[in-house]
Amino acid sequence: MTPLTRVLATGTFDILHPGHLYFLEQAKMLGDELYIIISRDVNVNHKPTPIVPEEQRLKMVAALKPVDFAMLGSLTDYFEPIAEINPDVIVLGFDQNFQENELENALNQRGFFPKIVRLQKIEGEYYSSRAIAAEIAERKNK
Ligand SMILES: Cc1cc2nc3c(=O)[nH]c(=O)nc-3n(C[C@H](O)[C@H](O)[C@H](O)COP(=O)(O)O)c2cc1C
Ligand SMILES: Nc1ncnc2c1ncn2[C@@H]1O[C@H](COP(=O)(O)OP(=O)(O)OP(=O)(O)O)[C@@H](O)[C@H]1O
Repeated sequence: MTPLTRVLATGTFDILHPGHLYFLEQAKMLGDELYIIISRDVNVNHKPTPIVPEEQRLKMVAALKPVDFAMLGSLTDYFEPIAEINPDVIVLGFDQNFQENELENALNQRGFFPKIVRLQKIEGEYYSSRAIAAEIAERKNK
């Protein structure tokens, strides 16, 4: 029997939109099982703190069709969930701030050899959590 290909995607997934769905659908097409690591609230330092708490972000992402398994990430060690999942493929979103070669080297040093795949962006009105939040704030002031 051929082993199943495990794909891992990560992200904050604060306010869900069709860009997230497209990201997850692209990821799922690269293998058989799609695993998701949800960023912990305290680790989201590259943009405003998520509006939706981590447990709720996890619940919503876990319910999406392409997703087979979703879990909260580690608070301290990003390689801990990777050891648990042991992915064959790790996807990076179009704007995820990781260099493919740096991530690959860091993984290789720890004994993990997944393929790293950078995914595409889909354009659409408010296909961004921050754009939705900004529009809500804007309308409140009108
Ligand atoms: C391979 C990998 C593993 C990650 N593991 C964790 C983790 O265990 N805990 C966590 O809080 N964030 C983790 N992250 C970070 C994010 O989930 C997320 O990709 C990053 O914060 C960028 O978020 P964005 O979706 O806002 O672009 C990981 C990212 C990558 C690429
Ligand atoms: N329009 C989109 N097209 C393709 N992928 C997307 C799109 N929007 C988000 N993603 C991907 O979904 C993953 C999780 O996204 P994230 O939680 O950062 O949402 P976001 O809408 O990009 O947030 P923000 O607007 O705060 O930057 C990331 O890897 C990101 O690249």
